[in-house]
Amino acid sequence: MLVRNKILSLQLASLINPSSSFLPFPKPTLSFPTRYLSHWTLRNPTHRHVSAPASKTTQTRQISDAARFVRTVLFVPPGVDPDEVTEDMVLPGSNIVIGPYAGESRIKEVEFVKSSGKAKECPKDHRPEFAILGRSNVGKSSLINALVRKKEVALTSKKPGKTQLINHFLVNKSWYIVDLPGYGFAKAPDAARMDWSSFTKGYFLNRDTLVAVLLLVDASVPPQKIDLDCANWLGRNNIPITLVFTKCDKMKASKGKRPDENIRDFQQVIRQNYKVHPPWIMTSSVTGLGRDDLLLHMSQLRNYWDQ
Ligand SMILES: Nc1nc2c(ncn2[C@@H]2O[C@H](COP(=O)(O)OP(=O)(O)OP(=O)(O)O)[C@@H](O)[C@H]2O)c(=O)[nH]1
Ligand SMILES: [Mg+2]
Repeated sequence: MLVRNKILSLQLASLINPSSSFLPFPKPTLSFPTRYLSHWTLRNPTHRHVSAPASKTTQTRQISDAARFVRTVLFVPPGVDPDEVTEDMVLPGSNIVIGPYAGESRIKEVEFVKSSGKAKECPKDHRPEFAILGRSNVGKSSLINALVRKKEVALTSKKPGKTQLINHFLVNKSWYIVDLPGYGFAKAPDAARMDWSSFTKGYFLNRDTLVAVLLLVDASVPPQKIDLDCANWLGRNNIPITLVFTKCDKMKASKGKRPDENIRDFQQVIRQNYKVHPPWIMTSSVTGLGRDDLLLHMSQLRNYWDQ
């Protein structure tokens, strides 16, 4: 639980971006909305209150309005003074500030370790892990393949419901990527449906080595209730998330909105439940957009967890 709390405090700052014209959000101004004044927590009275990570200097003086704003719209990691955040510290296509814990992020080797039917059966070697979660067909397996740059590591399929077990992949012999079954099998055959609530929820609630959940959200479609419900459930259960928007290459909006518009709509709904938004990043497994940046972000979460 200690570990979980430590990582939670890592997530205290974020939302709505900032810094580049590529991004769907305007630059923050120094006049900030008062609703952003509290720490990262769901707008739910039962949610445990968590304090923001503070450097020595910020502990001993009142933080400035600008710093407070930076804390609430950006993901400001430990070791970074919100007063000293500059534009070049924010990863492109994201709200993530890179701090001193970011380090070696290259994937040199990856091996499939095992598939588990229950949380109890997962590897017990206490290495840190990132779970890849999202709606069926959102691109979980494709993202894993893109991260590790191997087509065959995680199976991809046009058929929803392909991944039905908890799959552990060991990276650089030191940390895990975990491919999980998708939720929301709207088009899946009955045989592919499963009780996601008892199966995957058990994993989240019992896995002490979970550094963060990468919650994948398809940016090529409008916000889906099931994704918002999932983000809220994870938040209520103090499980740190990074929102990874997938399929951002689908920029041609023949029908509906563009990915950047869908992302903005998603964030607007999320903001109604989170006082401060979780870290988020735009990706594409087709073009490689966001790949290296996401790995760098994962390295800073992992290194902080490891220390
Ligand atoms: N254009 C585009 N297509 C993608 C991207 N990522 C995944 N896809 C496609 O989306 C489909 C589903 O991808 P998967 O990676 O198998 O999805 P999944 O989330 O692992 O699916 P389940 O295991 O069934 O839950 C495949 O046809 C992929 O080629 C992306 O970034 N861009
Ligand atoms: Mg899959």
